[in-house]
Amino acid sequence: MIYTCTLNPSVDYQIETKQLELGTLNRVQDTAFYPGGKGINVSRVLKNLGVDSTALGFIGGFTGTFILERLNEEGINTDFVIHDEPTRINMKVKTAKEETEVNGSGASIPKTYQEQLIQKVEELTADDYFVLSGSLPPSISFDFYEKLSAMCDEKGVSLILDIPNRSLKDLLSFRPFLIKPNQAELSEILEKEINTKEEAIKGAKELIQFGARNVIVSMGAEGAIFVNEQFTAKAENPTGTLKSSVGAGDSLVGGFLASYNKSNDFLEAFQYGVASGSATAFSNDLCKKDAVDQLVSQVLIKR
Ligand SMILES: Nc1ncnc2c1ncn2[C@@H]1O[C@H](COP(=O)(O)OP(=O)(O)OP(=O)(O)O)[C@@H](O)[C@H]1O
Ligand SMILES: O=P(O)(O)OC[C@@]1(O)O[C@H](CO)[C@@H](O)[C@@H]1O
Repeated sequence: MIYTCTLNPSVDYQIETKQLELGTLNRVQDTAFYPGGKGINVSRVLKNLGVDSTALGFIGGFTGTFILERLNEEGINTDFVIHDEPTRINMKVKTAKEETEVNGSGASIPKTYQEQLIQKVEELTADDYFVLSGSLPPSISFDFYEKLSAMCDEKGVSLILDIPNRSLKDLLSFRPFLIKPNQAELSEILEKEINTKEEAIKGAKELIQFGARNVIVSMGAEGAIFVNEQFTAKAENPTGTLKSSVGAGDSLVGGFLASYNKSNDFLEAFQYGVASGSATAFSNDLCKKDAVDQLVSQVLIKR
């Protein structure tokens, strides 16, 4: 079974407006609410691609109820720890020119609830994948990532890490099956500029030396690279019209896992993951299977 874990979920409030001007009243053209947070997005993408998963993490309040109801409607298994404070709301503003995001910091999670999540992860076995994605809420420290990663390592659970944290390097000794920093995150982790695919490949190889088993660096409109001990590959995106890139990285992870689960083939999974990322960038919500299947042959992979 694939488990996703979102420690800091969100309701994503997506706004489309002609322009966004600070210090004045802006009226919007279009709005939508989505259950958000990186692990939750991975579960939603997996479901869209026909693969079941269970979404774990913390949710609470009226926003938590919204997330739970939407995931239930979509037929996604959930096993959240439910707390009292409302889950945060993240604003995603799209104008004709650019995308702007305003993410909340997150709810406060008491220690007893943190312990309840640990108990759920205790149940995982070596047949499972555990996708630990997204930021930490303010009341939880980096040790929590360490604790969950160590548990996966001990039990032989395949750990996938997509955390926007410069200390990701400190988790690589737990031998994650896959990590997926984006270009900016890779720069931060390695404390050097990453501008090209060649530089990203070099950087990813350093992360393999630290213990990561497979590394994908997502590079937005420029595509992505894949590195493991056996080979490296570059991917170019298919062409299309950008609608909203929110969740494109999570879609890459979801698409990769959906394909790898069936084929055990890294290159095929990488190609399908990139097609999923692009299909999300070309739609308002997360990618749907038809769109991914249409794009996959247009993703150019070079080993
Ligand atoms: N403008 C775009 N056109 C085509 N494909 C895109 C575009 N933006 C993203 N993608 C695809 O989606 C993948 C992931 O995107 P990106 O690198 O922006 O992830 P991210 O920064 O982790 O995003 P998020 O945090 O919103 O999930 C890219 O590697 C690419 O394949
Ligand atoms: O604040 P974090 O946890 O880093 O990211 C949260 C978030 O921006 O990531 C997802 C897209 O990847 C959105 O659904 C969500 O709002």
